[in-house]
Amino acid sequence: MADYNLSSLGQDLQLTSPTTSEAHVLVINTGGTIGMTLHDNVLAPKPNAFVQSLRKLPILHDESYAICGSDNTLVLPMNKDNKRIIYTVMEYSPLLDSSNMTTDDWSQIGKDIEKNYQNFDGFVILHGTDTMAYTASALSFMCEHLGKPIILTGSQVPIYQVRTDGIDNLLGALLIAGQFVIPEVCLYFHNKLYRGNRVTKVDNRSFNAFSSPNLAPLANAAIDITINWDTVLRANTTAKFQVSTELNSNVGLLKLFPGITTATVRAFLQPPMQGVVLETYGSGNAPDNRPDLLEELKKATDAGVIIINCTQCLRGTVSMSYATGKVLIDAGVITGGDMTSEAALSKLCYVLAKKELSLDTKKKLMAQNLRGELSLDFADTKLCLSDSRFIQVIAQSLHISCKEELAAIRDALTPPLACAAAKIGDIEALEALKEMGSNLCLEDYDGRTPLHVAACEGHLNAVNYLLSHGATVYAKDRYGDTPLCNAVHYRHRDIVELLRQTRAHFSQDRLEELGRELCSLAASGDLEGLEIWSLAGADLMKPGYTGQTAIEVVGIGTVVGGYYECDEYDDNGDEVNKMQHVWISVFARFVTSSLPHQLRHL
Ligand SMILES: NC(=O)C[C@H](N)C(=O)O
Repeated sequence: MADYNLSSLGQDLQLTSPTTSEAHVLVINTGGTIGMTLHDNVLAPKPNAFVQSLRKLPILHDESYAICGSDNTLVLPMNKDNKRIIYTVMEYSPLLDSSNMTTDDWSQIGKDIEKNYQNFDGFVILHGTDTMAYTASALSFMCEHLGKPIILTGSQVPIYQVRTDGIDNLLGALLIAGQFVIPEVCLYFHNKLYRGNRVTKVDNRSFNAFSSPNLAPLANAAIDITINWDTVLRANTTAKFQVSTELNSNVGLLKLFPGITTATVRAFLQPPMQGVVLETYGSGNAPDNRPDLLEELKKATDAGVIIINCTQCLRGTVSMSYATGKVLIDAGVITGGDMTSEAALSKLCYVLAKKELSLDTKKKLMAQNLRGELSLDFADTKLCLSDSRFIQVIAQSLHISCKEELAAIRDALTPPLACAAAKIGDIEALEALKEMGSNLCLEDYDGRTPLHVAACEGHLNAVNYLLSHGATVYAKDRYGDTPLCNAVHYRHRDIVELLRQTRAHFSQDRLEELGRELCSLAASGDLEGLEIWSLAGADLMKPGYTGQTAIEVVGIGTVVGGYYECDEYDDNGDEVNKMQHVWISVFARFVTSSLPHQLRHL
């Protein structure tokens, strides 16, 4: 179990140089081969050595770049897009071989992500490969309304050895977590980024240890990193990010084999068992000539045990093509479609822990696609790009015939079209673009997304629509501005409120600037401005470049023995009192929690 103290870390993390080309990633090191050394001829985790060894690797740390922060903060060399990825490593104690992990460790990782969510652009979890697919699956369910990338990685050979795959894996995970807003729990290994709840470990000798048999990778890292944006999930919600760290451990995994005895099945299904993944043959089949065995399954489902049918095959889905499959439905078993056993098991842990839900709702959730872990039937596929008359006409005039070129045209055309629709708050036009299969998160040539534009223009409905259709609040344009910065700048209070609901916040690389802006608003007595910045989550006690806070700049008060005393800085006493009154109300409303005790009573 981790005992890392984050309070010191949280402070230090804000101290990096304020340029718009920095991204901040938190690396949580849970253990695994990547940080192991040989003891008595076997590999075991080596504590307190990982960061020092990263420091010595120029590819993973650029000593010439000045960063402030904790001793565990490092920086990657500048990448092709002139971006610096600054990362802070939090090491768990003890470090674990992932075979030793339990659901408590999943909860701990979830808690640490939640605690630090605001301070980082992305998260990398270093983890052993043996149970990485389970942890990745579990985190994908636990992280509700996720808006930032969480990437698990590790290695097959320790980072301390010459032929390690750890450097490439860590570097790739950091680059993706720091550069792309992929709001999913992913697993990065051997140049591929996978959806975390779709993978399974398939090889313990090759560097290519994982497979995602039923879903193509989300990204490929070759000369360039290519993201398959059509597959990437979107939050599609205005709800706040939260981590559900309660997990139910009364779950099990039962693999059928020819001749399995009824006694084994009965023993397995005894209380306190509440959820079981039944690994069946082929397309979800079990012996239909074994009434004894089917009877045990039926008794358990009648007693409220949720049993999910997952295939033992690596690829394919559970379908009711055979009589041997249908008998399981009759026994109350729920079809698991193309879910991996790892995903189904951790989904049970997550769903069964939701005490407020009825058994029926829990069963329904298990059959539903919650985080992209399950392919639904494709019968109701939406109108796709090739159905769009507009794109077709353009494609014809450009003599475009293949699917890839068509997709490239769509991706080039839709950002400016969507931004234009957002500019006038035209939701119908946004809807039409969405229907064409367009991704409403794509950026224009200045890195601006439709959400930036709608936030600038104050179109609340358009902002709401975009947030409900996959737009990310964490997109940064070429100036480093997020939609929240834009809404604050143009003083659209309602939009700031809506964006804050989704947990949008100022990014770490703007904090220094923020202090300056607050001081200048204070200097000009712009209370409305201060109020909207505060509403957007700005800390009004943040000092500007002179080291003064907004309060000190305006020079209206000092705390003396428990009351607020006004300094006379104006000839007109009334003015000062009025000013003091407004200031007090602003500060009482927005900063009481961070003010000294005496001030809270004003
Ligand atoms: N490659 C690895 O990381 C395997 C190791 N036993 C672990 O899962 O922690």
